[in-house]
Amino acid sequence: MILKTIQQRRSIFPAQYSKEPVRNEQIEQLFEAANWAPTHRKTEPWRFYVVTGDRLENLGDFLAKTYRTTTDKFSEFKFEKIKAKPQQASHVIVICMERDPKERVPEWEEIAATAMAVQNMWLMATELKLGSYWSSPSLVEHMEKFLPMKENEKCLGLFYVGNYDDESPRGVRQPIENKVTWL
Ligand SMILES: Cc1cc2nc3c(=O)[nH]c(=O)nc-3n(C[C@H](O)[C@H](O)[C@H](O)COP(=O)(O)O)c2cc1C
Repeated sequence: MILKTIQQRRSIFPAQYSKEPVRNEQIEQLFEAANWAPTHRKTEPWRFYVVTGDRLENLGDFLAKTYRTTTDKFSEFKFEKIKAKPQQASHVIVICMERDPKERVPEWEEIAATAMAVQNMWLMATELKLGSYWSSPSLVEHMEKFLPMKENEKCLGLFYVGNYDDESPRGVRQPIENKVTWL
């Protein structure tokens, strides 16, 4: 049942992943799911860059260096944490949105469609019993220095993926009744 998968989907963080790499075919399954997100005027704005293997160390170095040069409150502890994190994952999928060149829909709709693509990936990861989560540090504003991004692309975060051997932790939500008004 889809509701069960939706309820079991959790943010599982890189420190919780096992060392076993995720197979690239599984990552491709995530993308297949992502690609079926709804999209106004069929702009299909989601773009993904896959970082894995040796490149994970490069990503950690880049993020840590960017942190050092952009923060006004430097902490050595945080620097080391940022640097080490990508290598705790099997794959890091950089989430980008490519703006329709003709701007036929508002930007928020392109971001919404990309977020729906990410939700599809996240649900697929849940079914495949992979750990994953969407991380959105402000550092991603600088990703064009790390990736061959186009000018009309915007980075919306990093989707960390790894094998996770434990049960999905229980989630917590406020009751839906508090958020719905029937007229
Ligand atoms: C757009 C978006 C950005 C997020 N960015 C972060 C983040 O930067 N750091 C973080 O710890 N979690 C981040 N999360 C994950 C949320 O913290 C998480 O979804 C929330 O705590 C609910 O937990 P659950 O995903 O296990 O249900 C993000 C989630 C979304 C949808």
